[in-house]
Amino acid sequence: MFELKLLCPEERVEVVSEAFDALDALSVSVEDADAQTDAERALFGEPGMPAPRPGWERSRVTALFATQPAAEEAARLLALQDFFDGCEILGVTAVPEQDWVRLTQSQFEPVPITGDFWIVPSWHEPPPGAIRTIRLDPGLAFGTGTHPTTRMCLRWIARQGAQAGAAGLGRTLDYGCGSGILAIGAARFGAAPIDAVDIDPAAVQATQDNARANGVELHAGLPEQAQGRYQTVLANILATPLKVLAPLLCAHLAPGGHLVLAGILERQAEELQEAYAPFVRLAVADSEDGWILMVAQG
Ligand SMILES: C[S@@+](CC[C@H](N)C(=O)[O-])C[C@H]1O[C@@H](n2cnc3c(N)ncnc32)[C@H](O)[C@@H]1O
Repeated sequence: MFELKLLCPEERVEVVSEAFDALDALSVSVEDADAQTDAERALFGEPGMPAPRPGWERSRVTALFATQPAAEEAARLLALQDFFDGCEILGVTAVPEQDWVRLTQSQFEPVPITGDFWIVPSWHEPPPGAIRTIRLDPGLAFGTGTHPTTRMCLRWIARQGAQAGAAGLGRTLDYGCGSGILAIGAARFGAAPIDAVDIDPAAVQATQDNARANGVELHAGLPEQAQGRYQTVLANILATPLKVLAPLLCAHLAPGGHLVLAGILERQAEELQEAYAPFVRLAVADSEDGWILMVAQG
């Protein structure tokens, strides 16, 4: 494949990008041509100052073409247009062949939660010693195990699951399930039955698909699907929604059950404790990279 690169003033970027579409470019990308130089300008405004103009002063526009003649013909045609005034062709270069699938896959390696509990992409063999695995590929919904908040929840599940033994984690609610990773992880430690809910229909679909791929039985749906009390309530969202959800999540917590909250920064611990104080006593149970896990018993 071949790349045609141009320099464009901000006001020409849209029309040039549309022209590339019309010239059958396979893709078009736009970058700040002054990035990492003294001429680079911030796009955000200072408080009290007028908002800056949208877009960069000068953009580097790159269009991808299947062949060198197609890229050179596009450059020739563009240079003839009135709207090309102020733009400059930087050249056509060959793009080295890459195995894009392999390159993307290499960025997602198996993730250990404990010594024998791993998240493993579908294209990998489970590492030796991985007794329990969650098979999961990156997709549209949050939750591949690369984020500390997800990992802390899974560590708690593994610890609690091991302690609970045959009793397992009991009836479990994964509130804000994303990819369904926590629900599937809980199933590996004996949680049943499991409800996994999310406000995002794409997350509900991802959870259903991932559960099926992992041979896990659960009920995925929108938040109204959460009904009654649960022995384990997991919610990895963010501090603000978690505060708003305090009465609802606590109403779903069975007496003696565990409430497990993540998506909270260290400095937000007290505000979460205050929001949940009318219902339960939250305590910090784990931390990683500035994020904390907070747990309470019903
Ligand atoms: C940080 S992701 C966590 C995904 C997964 N549970 C994990 O631990 O990796 C948060 C998820 O909560 C969902 N969410 C955000 N606000 C919500 C709400 N008020 N009710 C239900 N789900 C919500 C988002 O759509 C998103 O999928």
